[in-house]
Amino acid sequence: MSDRVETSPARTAAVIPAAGRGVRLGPGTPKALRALSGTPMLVHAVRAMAASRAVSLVVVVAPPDGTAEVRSLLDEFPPAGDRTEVLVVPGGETRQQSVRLGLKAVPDDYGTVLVHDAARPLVPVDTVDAVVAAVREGAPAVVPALPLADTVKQVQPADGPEPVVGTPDRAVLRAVQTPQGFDRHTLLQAHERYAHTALEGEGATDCAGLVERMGVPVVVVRGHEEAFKVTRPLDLVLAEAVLARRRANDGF
Ligand SMILES: Nc1ccn([C@@H]2O[C@H](COP(=O)(O)OP(=O)(O)OP(=O)(O)O)[C@@H](O)[C@H]2O)c(=O)n1
Ligand SMILES: C[C@](O)(CO)[C@H](O)COP(=O)(O)O
Repeated sequence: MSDRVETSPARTAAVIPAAGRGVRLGPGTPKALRALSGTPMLVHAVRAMAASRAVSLVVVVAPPDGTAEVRSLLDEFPPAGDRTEVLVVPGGETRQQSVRLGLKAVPDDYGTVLVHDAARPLVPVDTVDAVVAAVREGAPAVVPALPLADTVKQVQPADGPEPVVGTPDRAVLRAVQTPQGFDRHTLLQAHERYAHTALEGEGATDCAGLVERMGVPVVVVRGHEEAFKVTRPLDLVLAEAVLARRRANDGF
């Protein structure tokens, strides 16, 4: 009898990299643990993944020195219902390394893996489901993204005024969000093949970037304005405003 585990594309896990410090947000608690309307950002992100009926496992990648704290936090604020198991593993130096460590904790029978930033706590469930559906329909890699509001310039980086070297056609550019969704085997292969790039400073800023390097097609589905990344202090103001609007809408 074979002990090979059957992989099912329908089994979907979400890896949440949450091991960053949040330098651009300013000094204080690690970003994923900062409160939004009294609840840690990471808890919002776990709930956002668990809101999808497709997701039955969430792997949280915690700051290496904060794994026990994150575990007890998630025990204190579990996702609603008992449909979703939550694991916590220690992260690495870069986002890419953290995702790779999280991916290792996903059991072999999960065929679909989402990777979602803890720093995007307010992504609506419809966006999560749209990504999962596209993977289940056969796309090996799916990213949610939005058209750009601003014109973009390519520059020669400098300390003073930076010379502009080009203006890409905005119509063909998209601002990429998470969760990004993958056929698990494709994502594992990409992270194993390019593990060294994270150490050598040539890592990718998103998982889809690694899949692209392998020559595997990546497709875009429409993202959502509320899936924005909390990066700078003003993003906290926007996040609180979105939560206040949701509370007001729930009141009606
Ligand atoms: N070593 C790292 C670095 C980042 N992340 C996670 O990757 C996501 C996106 O990263 P970003 O917004 O850049 O977060 P930080 O790295 O914390 O931000 P900063 O660059 O401002 O320090 C976040 O959920 C962050 O916790 C991670 O798990 N491990
Ligand atoms: C994955 C990501 O959120 C997609 O936009 C983004 O690339 C993360 O970048 P960061 O520099 O780690 O915030």
